[in-house]
Formats: sequence, structure tokens, C-alpha cells
Amino acid sequence: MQKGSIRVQTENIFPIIKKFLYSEHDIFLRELISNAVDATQKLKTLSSIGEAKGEIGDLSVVISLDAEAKTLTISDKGVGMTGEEVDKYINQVAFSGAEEFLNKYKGQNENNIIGHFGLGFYSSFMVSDKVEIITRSFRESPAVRWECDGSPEYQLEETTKEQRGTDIVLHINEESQEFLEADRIKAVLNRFCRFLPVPIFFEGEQVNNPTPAWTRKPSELTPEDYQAFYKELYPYNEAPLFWIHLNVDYPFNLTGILYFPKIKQSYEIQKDKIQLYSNQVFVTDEVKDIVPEFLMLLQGVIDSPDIPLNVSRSYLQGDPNVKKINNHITKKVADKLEEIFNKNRKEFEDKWESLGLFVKYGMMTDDKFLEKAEKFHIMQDAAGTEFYTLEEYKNATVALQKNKDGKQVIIYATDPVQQNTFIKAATDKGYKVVKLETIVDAAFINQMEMKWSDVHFTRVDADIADNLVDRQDASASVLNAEQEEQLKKLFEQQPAGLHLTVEVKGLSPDAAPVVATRPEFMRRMKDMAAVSGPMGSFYAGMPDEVMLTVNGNHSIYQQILAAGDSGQQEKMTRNLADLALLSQGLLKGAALTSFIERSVELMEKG
Ligand SMILES: Nc1ncnc2c1ncn2[C@@H]1O[C@H](COP(=O)(O)OP(=O)(O)OP(=O)(O)O)[C@@H](O)[C@H]1O
Repeated sequence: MQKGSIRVQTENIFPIIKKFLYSEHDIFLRELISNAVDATQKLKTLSSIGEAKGEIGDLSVVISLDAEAKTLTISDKGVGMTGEEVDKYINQVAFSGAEEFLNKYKGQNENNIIGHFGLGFYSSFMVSDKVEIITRSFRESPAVRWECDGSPEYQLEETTKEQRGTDIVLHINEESQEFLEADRIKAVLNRFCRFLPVPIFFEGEQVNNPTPAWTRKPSELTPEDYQAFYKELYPYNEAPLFWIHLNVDYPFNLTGILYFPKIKQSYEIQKDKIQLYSNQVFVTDEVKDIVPEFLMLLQGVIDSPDIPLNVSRSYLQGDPNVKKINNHITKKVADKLEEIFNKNRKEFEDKWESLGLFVKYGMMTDDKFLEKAEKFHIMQDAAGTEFYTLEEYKNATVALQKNKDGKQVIIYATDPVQQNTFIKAATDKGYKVVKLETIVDAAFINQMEMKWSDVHFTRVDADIADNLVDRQDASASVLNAEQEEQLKKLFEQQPAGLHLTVEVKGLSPDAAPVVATRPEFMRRMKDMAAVSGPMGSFYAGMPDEVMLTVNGNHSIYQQILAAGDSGQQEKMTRNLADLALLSQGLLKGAALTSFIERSVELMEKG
């Protein structure tokens, strides 16, 4: 029997390691199983090139529990190790790796490293009082047994083992008894080992799918296969909109499938994240630095051997490969969207409601994506019948919707039902009104005005239709100055919580008698106030700014001015103003009640 001391300087580094990795204890199982898988894969390779002789037989990895002996065993039928190899890879290499880890991270904030650093074989000591390795190499060499109880001393002796391969026997320590429970082990296996490339068995059942969709060739897969794999990942989700199969081998290796989920509620975002794998071993679902931020809304799997198992945040951020992977994913996603848009615009439009969220978020946050997305970003008209790209919208509106600064004015509605009267007035003038009604649209509009220097957005109810593109001077009014002044006074009675500005203009006799509008700027400030910050509460506290545009050319004013009875005049103008406010959703509470009472009274008189 050989006895020795593991080559580490620190007297006893096990307690330190245990403390360091406290919150992510279960990664030991991932580490040990991926070693077992590596050993199995190596054997397959050696056998295929004729270096390992004979039948290779069943190659599954078996995890077993012995409640009485309080052990957890990971057995593989891979290459195994000779005594010399154990000495070299376990006594020297594995432990020097652990030592290096300690030196590197000593004194650092442990939260930064926990969960982002795999420790290989060594991590088994996080949960064990004692670890045994019983292994027999595929080479002609006696089987050996290695044992270590967590002090730097180990024992190594010859033993007998019938089958080729390695058993790692963990004598689970007092604090880690949970790992002697089958359910706990199942949960860990399900998290880390679901897609390992070699069959893994626990309690007689195979726990993994060794050939998940992303490892297969896109040409071999049907849409049903992609859908089925999505279900495997997220059993409770609705079918995805579509997917992108990533397959890169230069300048880095990357495979994966990204799915665009159907999003109905904003709170659902980010519930199921993209999972990151390295050679089918689960690494993390914290993909923040690898996947561009806007694509974090996607789901699915990314697998790259260039992303090491023991990833740490700071490592990822500084890694040039990671930056390349990030750019590549952005490009791929943009290309795929463009392809679908070009090949099957109808399908693209049908899915726009969910898809638009990704696209707009991407356009706001990533200039490279913006450049590409301009070709397939679309806007639907308020009637819900037609979609325009920016280019198409510009072409359709070039004659009517260019303002005096030469900017194209995009007229939009946020609530087609409530803004119906305004939409009608604008459409009657020949304007194209599009819907921008989702949660990202307010921010999207602000951002795009900065990025698209030739575009200006105006909400359909921001002004009377005549003024949506440019403020125009009033055309001739049939009222004289005195009458206009009289009308203005009648309309200027201020209701509570609103600040009314009144202007009398000579518009078309067919246009509405009064229109209430909210200046675009004020309204945007108020909308933002509803969600954020100290400036927010400043704006939120201000009364709603409303412009009442009175159409002096409407015949009703001849009637009102002729009425003589000032009480009656007031009631009629109040009613007209209230109708206009009502269409902007600004008539509430007592004001609404008095409007109803007044209307009934006026009808009785009429
Ligand atoms: N089940 C096994 N069968 C054969 N060899 C093994 C087995 N487990 C470990 N080894 C050998 O021991 C070495 C050290 O293992 P360890 O897990 O510490 O590091 P690693 O696998 O090289 O790297 P990582 O830290 O990424 O896991 C391995 O490289 C391998 O040569």
C-alpha cells in the first residue's frame, strides 16, 4: 500500500473549500458525473481508433445510494485509471488545481465565485467525510483503490475490480445527509444531467436524453421535433412562435436552439431562461454576459465547449470569445427574423404581437440589431388591417405627413377604441394611424426619435387633426372677434384637476364642434411619471393639461350665440366641452355625473 500526502501547501484546505462553496453544494454531482461521462467518451474514441481492444459493451453511468452504509456511488465503465494515473491526476493534478483555485480567490467576496466555479473531483469533499476511488484501467493493469478522508493524507492500494471503469464512493458527511435521499438526487440529476451524452441511470431508470435536439443536424429535424424539445424544456408553456437552430464551428464552437416564446403578460418575461451547457453538461441559466440583453427574453439552450464549466462572472465579461458569441447570436437572430419576414410575411405579421416585443427591445438596446431590424420592424394600422415597415409607411405618407422641418410624422394610437374619434378625424384627412399600444412602445417611441433623425412621432389625440403634422394658421372663421371672445369665455370654465386652454378656430363646418387634445410632450411626461422617479412625482402632481379647440365654423355656435339666455349658453358649451373631454377619458367622478344630469336637462328642454 502506498501512503502519501497530497501536494498542497495549505495544511488542511478542505474546511475552507467547504465554506467557500456552501450555497452550491450540489455541483459535486455534476462534476463527478461529467468526469464519468468524459471517461466513457474517451473509451469510445480509443475503441474507435483501435487503441482500446475488445467489446466495449454497455457504457451507461450508474448512480446508486446505500442508505445503510451512507454512501453515494458514481460508477462508469469508461477508461478507468492505473495506479500511476491516480497518482498523477488525482494526487497531483486535481489537488494542485484546487490549490490554485484557493490562491486565486482567497479574500474575495465569496458571492462572486459561488456557483461559478467547478472544482472537479475535489468538490466531492464538500459533502463527504471520506472518498474512495475504485478503478480499473482499460489497459492491462491491476485495479486500485484510493482513499482520502479530507486531510491531506491519502492511501493507495491494489484491489480487485471485475469491470473496467471507475467507482467513486462518497461517504456522505453529517451535514449533507440530504444527498442520501433519492428525491434530492433526482432533482440534482434533473438540473445538471438531463442532456448528458451518455445514458445515466438512477434507481433503475434512465434520467437523461443523450441526444437532445440541439446536438442533431437541423436537416434531420422536423418542426414537431423542435416543438417536442421545447416541451421537454418547459413542459407547461404554450408552443413557441418559432426557433433558431445555432450551429457555428468557427471561430468558436457553438450549438443551440433559441425559441421565441409566446408572451401574453409582461410578468411572464424571464420566467424560463436560456440554459447554458458545455458539451451537454448544464452550466448555468445565468446567461447575462453571453446572450445580448434583449435576447434574454428568448428561451432554449446554448452549448459551447469554449465556455468552461467553471465559469465565473468576471471571467465571462473579460473573455473575448464571449463577446464574439454575443455578437454572433445577435446577428443570427436578426438574420433569421429577416428570413422569415421575407419568405413568409403573413406568418411574421400574425406573430408580430409577441415578436414585436423582442424586436423593439432589441432595436432600443443594440445598434447592430437596430440596423438589421429596420428592414423587418413593422407597424400595424389602427384598423388592424395593414402592416407597414418604416420604409413603407414613409412611402405611403410622404405627400401628407411631412412636417415643415422635413420630418416624417408617424401618427399613432395607443388605444384604438378610446381614441376612435381622433383616429377617424385623422384618417378622414388621409393620414395613416398606426397602433403602438404595448408595454415597450412608450420607451420605443422616445428612443427611435433619437435614432431615426428624420422621424417624429405624434399621438393621434395630441392635437386636432389639422395640426397633427404641423400647426396651421386658422382659416377664416365665420364668427367676428367679439363672438369668438364670447365663445372662448364660455368654454374657459375650469373643471377640477384639469387645466384647460381654449382656442377658437375656423375649421371645416363638418369637423367636430370641440376637440380636446393633450399636448404630446405633457402627456409623455405624465405617462413616464406613472412609472418612475422623483421627477415622476413632480409631473404626476400637475393637473392634466388639455387644449380645447373650438371650431367656430360649426353651425351649433350660431344657435348657442343666438340663445340669449346666458345660463342656457353655459350649459350647452359645458356639454360640448364635456363630450370632448369624455373622448379623451378625462371626464370622471362628479364632473361625469353633472354631465349626465345636464344632458338629460338639455334634452328635456330641447
Ligand atoms: N471517472 C473517472 N474516470 C477516469 N478518470 C478520471 C475520472 N474522474 C477523474 N479522472 C481523472 O482525474 C482528473 C482530474 O479530475 P478533475 O475532475 O479534478 O479535473 P478535470 O476533470 O480535469 O477538470 P474539471 O475541473 O473541469 O472537472 C481528470 O482529468 C481525469 O484524468
